[in-house]
Amino acid sequence: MPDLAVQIEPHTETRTCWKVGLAWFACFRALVRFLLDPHAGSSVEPSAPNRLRGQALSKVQVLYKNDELPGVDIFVCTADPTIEPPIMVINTVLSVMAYDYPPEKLGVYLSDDAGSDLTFYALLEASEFAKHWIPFCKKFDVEPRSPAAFFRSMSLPSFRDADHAGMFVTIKKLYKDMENRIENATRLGQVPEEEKLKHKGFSQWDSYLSRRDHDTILQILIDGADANAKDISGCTLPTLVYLAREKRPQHHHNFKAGAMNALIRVSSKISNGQITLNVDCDMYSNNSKSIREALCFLMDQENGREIAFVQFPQVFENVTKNDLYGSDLRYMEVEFSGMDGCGGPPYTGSGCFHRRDILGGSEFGRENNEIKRRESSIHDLEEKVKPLASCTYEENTQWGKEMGLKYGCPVEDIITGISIQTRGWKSVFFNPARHAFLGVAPTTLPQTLVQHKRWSEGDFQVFLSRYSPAWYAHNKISLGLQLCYCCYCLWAPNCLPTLYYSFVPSLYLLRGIPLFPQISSPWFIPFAYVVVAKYTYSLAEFLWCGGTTLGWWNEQRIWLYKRASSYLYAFIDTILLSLGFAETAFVITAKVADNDVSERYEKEIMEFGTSSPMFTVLSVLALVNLYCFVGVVMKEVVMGEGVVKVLHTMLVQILLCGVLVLVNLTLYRGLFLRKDKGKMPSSVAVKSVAFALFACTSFAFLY
Ligand SMILES: O=c1ccn([C@@H]2O[C@H](COP(=O)(O)OP(=O)(O)O[C@H]3O[C@H](CO)[C@@H](O)[C@H](O)[C@H]3O)[C@@H](O)[C@H]2O)c(=O)[nH]1
Ligand SMILES: [Mn+2]
Repeated sequence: MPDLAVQIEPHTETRTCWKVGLAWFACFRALVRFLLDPHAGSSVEPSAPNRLRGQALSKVQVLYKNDELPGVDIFVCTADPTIEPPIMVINTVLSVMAYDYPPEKLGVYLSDDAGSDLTFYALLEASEFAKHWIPFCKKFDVEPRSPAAFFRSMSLPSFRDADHAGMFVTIKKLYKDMENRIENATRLGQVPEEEKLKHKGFSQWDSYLSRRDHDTILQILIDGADANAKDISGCTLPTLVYLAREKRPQHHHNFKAGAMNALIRVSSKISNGQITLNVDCDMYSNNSKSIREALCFLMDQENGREIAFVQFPQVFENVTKNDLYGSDLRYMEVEFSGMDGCGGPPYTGSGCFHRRDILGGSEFGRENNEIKRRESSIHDLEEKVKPLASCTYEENTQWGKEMGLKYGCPVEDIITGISIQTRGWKSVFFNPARHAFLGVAPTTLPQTLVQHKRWSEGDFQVFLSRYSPAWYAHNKISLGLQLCYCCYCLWAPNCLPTLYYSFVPSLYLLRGIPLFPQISSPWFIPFAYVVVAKYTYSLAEFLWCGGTTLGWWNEQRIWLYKRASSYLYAFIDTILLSLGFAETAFVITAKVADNDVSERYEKEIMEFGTSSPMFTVLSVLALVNLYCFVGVVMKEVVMGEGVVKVLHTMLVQILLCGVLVLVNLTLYRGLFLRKDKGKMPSSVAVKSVAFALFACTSFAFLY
């Protein structure tokens, strides 16, 4: 078995030409394969570094016995008990505790950036429930292993035998009782006093002032190395740890990156698994075999030593049929498979397996493989480990710079991933037929736009950072991969051409000034070609990936909205940030919604609701195009020179303006026709009507 604890540096010599060629070829091949087989990306033997796939799977199962498998530490992050409800968090925790993997090799760590005793209470309940749940899962081969998801999927249960049926009823009752207790506490906003008396861990909240001001709270709820930590069938339980790192108002906590770095250090002293897995608290494990699958790459005897991380795609469970907000990230399936062929996909946070050595830096990686801690009691161990999660621990160290996840960027994952790849490591994108993780996508337009603002802002910062894929990465990663990264990293400045094309041609149309070649001109052909080819390809790709035509249309709308608002704000904020006028922020995406919001989401009715300034931009854009379109129809067609002449000279502009009007029908409805709570607020309507009128009249008459 390869000794994974030793820092393995793969070939870092500069890439020779043929390697670049090969990478390009691989990328091209991935594309061709994809064209030939729409599900190339989702089968077990797909495109790229893929000699590994399939054959490797059997290797781990055959070659490595359980006691030879590496330790795996799983990091679950949560940050707010209101928008990330404790019951959801522990379902994710339970799903990863129940992996089909030797439990003595598993450590599960929950980082709670809210330092909430409600989340702690829920985890405490989960640690008891796990004693029943894990043996149940293993005995009956349960999938998925998130209890909530499993019971949802078993609405019409079928059983093997009476024993199975009986156990099912018992375990369901246990779960429902636990769920009630947790949800009651969450509703009340506090843990019942009698529950608090039952566990000494709650005393750690005595000195708690607020979520931004408290000591480190660390509790080893299950110690896997303790002979008494057994489930009801007598098997060992995985280690389970609750951590709320120290927070002080005067210390920046660096969001998820800070949480992950604290987890890396704390876990290194408790279970010190050689492999780490990070999941967001909403991304439960949907496949109990995923660890073994990821290890097929990392432990592959031929190529495994080059691989730093294995990224699974982010798939969302709550996406509706026509995916109103384009949440499905379909591009991941195609584009990440292509990047896989160019050296590996980016690290995109949740659903990524890493070698600990690479994340933790050598100091923390090399230290020890074996858990050597039996000399001290659990309490002593906790006290010894706590300082690693303190605010001051990282002062004057390389943490957040050369060690761990990088700070200062709202997409800590992308920047950390590219820095790993520029050191010569490869990564793997693995998209098995059964999804490894399922999460929750935003259910309203404002949330979608805010999430994309964070992503595009972060990506643009990566572009401008010292790890820029354009400059720094040159000659360190393949050219193909460099270009792929740039596509994402330049999302934010993409707002400029988008805004230009959605305002200027329409305003000129109103004035009767053509901006594009006439139909009869040979220069019309390239424009027509680009438009037809691009949209035909994009529709075909969308349908191949399992989308619907209406879904594709919805994606065009959200494409426009993201570029005209999220990316614009991200672009401005990045510039302000680099001039020192702004601070990095991380707005956490809500994972729950009110009943009527959820109902509209199910019915695919667009949810506006708040008076976000982003909406003013979008409404002005929609209204300007409506005025221009109506204006040109009235002026030229009804009263003026007639349809044929106008179409001949200004077809492209009319089409562009017309499509913008069509794509915005949903928004006009939200502005003027809807009465429900999810409509566009009247203040936005008034403001945008005034702005749009002003823009059109001043352009039409004054300019
Ligand atoms: O101060 C913070 C803020 C966030 N989180 C956690 O970070 C995760 C991701 O946050 P979320 O609001 O769900 O953001 P998303 O945009 O859905 O997350 C995607 O994008 C992030 C980078 O922006 C990655 O870190 C995530 O893994 C990836 O799923 C969640 O589990 C949060 O609890 C923290 O632990 N501390
Ligand atoms: Mn999320």
